[in-house]
Amino acid sequence: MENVNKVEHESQNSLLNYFAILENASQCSATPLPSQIGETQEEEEDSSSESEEEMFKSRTHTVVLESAGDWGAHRFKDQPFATRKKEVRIRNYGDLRLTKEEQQGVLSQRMIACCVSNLERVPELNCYAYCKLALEGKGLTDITSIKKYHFIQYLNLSFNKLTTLQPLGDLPFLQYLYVNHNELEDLLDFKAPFYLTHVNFSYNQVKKMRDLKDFWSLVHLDLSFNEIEAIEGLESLKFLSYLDLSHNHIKVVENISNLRLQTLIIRANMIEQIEEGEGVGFPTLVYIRTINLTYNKIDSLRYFEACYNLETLIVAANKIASLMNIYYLRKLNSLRSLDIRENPVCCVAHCFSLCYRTLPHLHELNGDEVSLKKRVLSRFTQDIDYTLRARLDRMELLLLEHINPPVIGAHVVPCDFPPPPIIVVAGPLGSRKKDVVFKFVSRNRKAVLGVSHTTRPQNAEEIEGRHYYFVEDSKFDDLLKHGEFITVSDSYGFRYAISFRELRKSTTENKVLIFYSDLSAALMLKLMGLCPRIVLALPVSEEIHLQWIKQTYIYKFINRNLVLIKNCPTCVKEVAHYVSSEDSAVSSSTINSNGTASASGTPALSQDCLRSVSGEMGEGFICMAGHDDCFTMGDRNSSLNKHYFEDVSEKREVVHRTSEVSQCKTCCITYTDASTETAPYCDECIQCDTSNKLAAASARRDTNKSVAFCNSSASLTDHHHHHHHHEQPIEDPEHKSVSDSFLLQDKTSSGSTHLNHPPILSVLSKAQVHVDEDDTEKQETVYMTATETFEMLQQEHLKIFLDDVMENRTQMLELHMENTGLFRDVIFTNDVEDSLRRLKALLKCTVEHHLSSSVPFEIEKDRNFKEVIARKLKRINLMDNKYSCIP
Ligand SMILES: Nc1ncnc2c1ncn2[C@@H]1O[C@H](COP(=O)(O)OP(=O)(O)OP(=O)(O)O)[C@@H](O)[C@H]1O
Repeated sequence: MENVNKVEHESQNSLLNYFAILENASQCSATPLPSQIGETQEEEEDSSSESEEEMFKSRTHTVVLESAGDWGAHRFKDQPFATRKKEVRIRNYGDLRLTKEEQQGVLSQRMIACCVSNLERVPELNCYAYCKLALEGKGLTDITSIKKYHFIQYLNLSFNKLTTLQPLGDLPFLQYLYVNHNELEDLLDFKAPFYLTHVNFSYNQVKKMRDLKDFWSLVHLDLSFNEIEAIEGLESLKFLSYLDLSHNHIKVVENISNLRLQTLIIRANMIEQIEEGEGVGFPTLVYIRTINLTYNKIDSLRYFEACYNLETLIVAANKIASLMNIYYLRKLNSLRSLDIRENPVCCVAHCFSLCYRTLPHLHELNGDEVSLKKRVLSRFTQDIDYTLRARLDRMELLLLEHINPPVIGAHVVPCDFPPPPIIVVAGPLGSRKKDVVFKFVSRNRKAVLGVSHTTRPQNAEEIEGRHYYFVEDSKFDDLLKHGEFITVSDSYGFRYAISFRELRKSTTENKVLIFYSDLSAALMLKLMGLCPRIVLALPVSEEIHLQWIKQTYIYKFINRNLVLIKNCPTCVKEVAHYVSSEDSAVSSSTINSNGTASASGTPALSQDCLRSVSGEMGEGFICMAGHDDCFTMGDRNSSLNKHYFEDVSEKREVVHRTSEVSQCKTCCITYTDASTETAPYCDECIQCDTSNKLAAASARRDTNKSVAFCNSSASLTDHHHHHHHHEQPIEDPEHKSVSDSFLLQDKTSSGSTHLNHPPILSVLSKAQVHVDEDDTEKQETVYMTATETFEMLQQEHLKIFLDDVMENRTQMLELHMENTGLFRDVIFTNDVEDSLRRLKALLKCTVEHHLSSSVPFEIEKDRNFKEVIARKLKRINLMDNKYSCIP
């Protein structure tokens, strides 16, 4: 007991009581090791055993000596102060019976004695001292007694109840400080040690960061799980390389410029904004390798655009929505890992393939390895649909605009005249944009019409050189080969192009060029750097649009399906048979190529017939039997044909059924008056306004010995909206904007549209009906047969066509909704006056803008010109060329 008191007394008085005393360190011989400081109660209990002093001497001295290290040697270890060797203690903390005071959180020397380790030699004093003190989870509230442990370098006070760290001001050698999970409100509120490098201050209650200039030596600072609202006070921490501010209330990333940070973690805050500008923000963190901003509200990756050394970027669960953001990372050649999970951008189609393509150095995307296979596949994105293609184009345009100031670059087609001001009125087929544009040009002197080239045939009302330049396919190819065209695109089976020559129009006349085209041409102009102002033109509703298209294109469907019938028993029989069955579309009884009747399945013409029509006969004919000059499509003696000749009753029946029927030459309605010659029009049509107009078209068809089919227009209109044909006068019986090949292409293969009768369709739609004039009975059979069949086919074809146009319309509108600024304006062509007004406003703004910015184009002053030309010349060894000495 006396001994203990003496020790306590000495330990309080001597400043060196924390030294480990060695027997040969004579100047400190009176001072015990901290671990020697015994415990009173235990002492009493253990009084029978050997004295503590003896125990210490016998058990530990040599071991302690052996494990003593050099002062500060740990600094160079990966895990400083990691205790690998078994620590030698006289008392373990668990063996202590805590006094009341100790239980209330007051740190006592004997507690310290149980928790110190890492004995090291203090150079100046030629004695030994413990450098590590681990007091985690001891419920401490008062650590005043720590003051005496002057040489502590590593201090762990985590999981206690501390509210202040004042006593640590007396530990000048403190280097590692762990005070996480306490109740501290003040950040580092003690006199700064010489060289504090690591601080874990997480899970405390810090609201405000104070100026840490005295703690200049900090390298690693963890302030996560506090209540910090703003980043501040870090300016002087020039050695800070790790900063964790996760789970605080920070809104703006600021005041971190020019630090030597390598890792910055600010997870789960409320960050919406990151400081940017000259000399501030992320680009000034030239050593940064890892940034983690998971669970925040940032919506752009532009902040990281210039973090060239960045290796890992984690921005999961933010608000990054646009694919454009991926491009901001394209120059980060060190970026190996990117995590953009739980951002809206991940739902955008092709986001990942864009990452693979744009970020060639990426090894890991959203936690998954980026394999070579993924990269290769990303280059072959097949079947990109129209909307998506347009979106990608749009994105590319934006990107190009963003990264390329308007100078000569690889993507710009060389022109030796300044880019003209252009307005493109783009719209889906049949939107009557042409009408609006023509009216507009006639009323505005400042606008000049741009005329496109096309391979489509000229319509009756069209003028060469005004509506289009109508050229043959071969001529079009020729012009294309000679590089005359700036845009080329396909539309419904024909090709359209805008020529360079057309562009010059505006420069010579000093006017704004106005084109009408589809969207692809407009986008192409944009891509070429011509900056056209694109206007979307369409009728206000789908109903109107459908009505217009039907009015314009219905004859296309009527005229197209004319079939020449000549002396072929097989075909007539089959067609007749096909239509005479009750539900021909689904379960008609058909005759197969082997001549036997099949009771169900898809109706089909015989293989012979198909082959003849589509191949051998060239144009394609369906022939009737009974004449010597019959085209032999099948062998007349074949079982099929024999079957036909034998089965007269069936033939009669068909003839009989149709012989009472006649049809109006105008509206094609079938009526039961046999005298078609004398009365070519039905009663209705005779009075009808449109009859005269239509008579011409009808006559034209008749001269071809063709057949117009019964009730076609009426049934076609019924297809969508049950209007009577008279409500929709057929406007242009020969509108040619849609090619036959487009209409006839087998859309079933694309999977989008399904036809019920593909075989018949492919036969009949290629053929022409010609009637053997002598054989009226057969003639009528065929009329009727073909009439009904075609009606069905027309409906299907029309449906496909209408669906296609409507889809195109929807896509354009979607594009408009999703890409603000793609279209300068939208005009509804059914309101012509309003459309004209809007175009006029745009014209005015275009003229003004062009006047203000029309600096004469001096190619040689272009800042990239010299470099580009020089590089090209160098490649072809022509450095002596005159361009090489451009000033
Ligand atoms: N220069 C061009 N480049 C690409 N496509 C074009 C061009 N000019 C016209 N087109 C497209 O070709 C298709 C046929 O045009 P056309 O003028 O023959 O008929 P339309 O669309 O019915 O006319 P409107 O819209 O005036 O009713 C349209 O889809 C149109 O957008």
